[in-house]
Amino acid sequence: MEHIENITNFVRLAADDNSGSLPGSLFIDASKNKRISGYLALSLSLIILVLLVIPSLKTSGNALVDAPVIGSKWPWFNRLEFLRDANTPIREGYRKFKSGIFKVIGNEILVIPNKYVDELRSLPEHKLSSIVANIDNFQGAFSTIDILLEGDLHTHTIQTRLTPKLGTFIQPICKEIRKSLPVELASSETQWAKHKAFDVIVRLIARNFARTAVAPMYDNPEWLAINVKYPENVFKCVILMRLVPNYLKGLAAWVIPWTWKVSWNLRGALRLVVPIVEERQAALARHIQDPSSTYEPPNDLLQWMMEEATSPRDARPDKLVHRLLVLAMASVHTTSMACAQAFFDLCEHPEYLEDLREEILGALRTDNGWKKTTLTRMRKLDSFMRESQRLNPPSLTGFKRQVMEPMTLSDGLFLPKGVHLVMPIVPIAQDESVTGYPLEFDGFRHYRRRDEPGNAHKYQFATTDKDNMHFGHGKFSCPGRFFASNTIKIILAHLILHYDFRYPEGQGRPKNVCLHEYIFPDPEAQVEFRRKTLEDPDIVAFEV
Ligand code: HEM
Repeated sequence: MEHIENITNFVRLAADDNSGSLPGSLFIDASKNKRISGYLALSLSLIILVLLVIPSLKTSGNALVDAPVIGSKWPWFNRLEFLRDANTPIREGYRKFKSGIFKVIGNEILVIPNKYVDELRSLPEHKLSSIVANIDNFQGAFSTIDILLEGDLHTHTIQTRLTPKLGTFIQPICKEIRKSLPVELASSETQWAKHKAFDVIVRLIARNFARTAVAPMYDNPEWLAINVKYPENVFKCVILMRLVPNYLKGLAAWVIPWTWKVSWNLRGALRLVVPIVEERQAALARHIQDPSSTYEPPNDLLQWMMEEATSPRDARPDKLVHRLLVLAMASVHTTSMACAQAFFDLCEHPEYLEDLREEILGALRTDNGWKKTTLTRMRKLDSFMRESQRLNPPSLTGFKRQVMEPMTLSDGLFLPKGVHLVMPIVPIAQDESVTGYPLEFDGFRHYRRRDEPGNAHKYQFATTDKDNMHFGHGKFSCPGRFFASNTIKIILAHLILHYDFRYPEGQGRPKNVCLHEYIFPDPEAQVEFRRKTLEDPDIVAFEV
């Protein structure tokens, strides 16, 4: 009540101040009052108009490319519409200009066809940048992703240290999943019980990533929570910030809570992990002083990045920890989304389960347990995952790039500096001329294609080509896709072997949640699980 009274007093005093001739009274000259309101309304309308018009007057980058625009040219309305439904303009543009170029959200996004991918995919970063485009997409400075501009230590480390060692991670991931599943699905041990499938999967994957990132922290609940929350907060920040015109973003960052949350997560990670970096640096220094002392460097992403860092800045403990979080952002939710989509497809198509179970058991029997080769033997499961991603991918557009030097493509298309381009990867993957009966879920279609002569190594979940760019394609394609593929296979295989699952009565495959070009599996969707009662003795033997 007190503050209402204060406001009333304030209004009264302000009126006193303005009324001039009638001090102490709220009843000021009505015509003057009307005039003031008129001026105020006019100024406000002018300000709004200027704010809306400025972005459409841009005279650089995409604005210099002559291409048809899908939707209205007013960026802000378009941005809002794109947030709600990006599918319609992207598909409409593809339908009308399949092998040509078009723009969406006014001048903001230039969509180009995949006929250019071969001449663009190997260009160096200083000519065509994936990092600058991704920082722009992820609202760099406001989501703390701009550390990527400082170098590619994290990508280099995944390529040179994680991927070659993937085989050694299979047993630890399996152990982790076997330990976590009964905890996550505790109520399903004896009877059918409902769980939010996405939540379960995110926690399994985050735990796995948290351990791969900093081995001694694998069961630290705070570190685990940061690995889940940081990517979520970054996405929320990105989704809102994208609506705000560039010149207002700095201001908006103060009022959008997720920009603060992202910073809190980062601070939390620094508090937890910087002391570990310092301990490791001290242990190495002791070993250099006394080479006879025992020194066993841990096997995790943090240690590898410490060893691979070539500049003092990259080697700084705070920078290393920040990069680990960016990796959590790149890996935890992307992998969880793909895994959840494939799992929803398994629930929707139980007719595949018997075949998949046979294949998984066959692979385990051949290898006498979980080995590096066991996962490559699961070709039907791999095909199922690829088909699931083809129909329910994480993003409508891909191959997001920023032109850093003006260039002319082979057919004469000129791309000035500053162009932000993407490719319409979903319409391409779902085009009849690329994939027969494109909207039908055919879980083993890629398996059958791989059986054709010369195709054994093509059409896998983690292989990219110009028609399948959900992991990008070329020089900057996702370096973590092999790790993601292994993790998803291990989780799905364990679910298939140990659980029965189904949608609750009357419920089918949940609808995706689409925001901007991003496509998320429904995080609220529930699935019923029940632990299988009859354990196959073979499986039990393989899982000691
Ligand atoms: C199903 C899961 C995943 C999907 C769908 C995915 C997708 C992508 C895509 C589309 C890109 C951009 C490629 C381009 O611009 O052409 C990318 C880049 C990247 N991804 Fe993944 N990713 C996944 C999992 C992972 C995992 C598990 C890791 C880490 C272990 C990872 C690390 C990265 C990194 C570091 C980059 C940046 C590469 C660069 O700029 O050179 N990703 N990912």
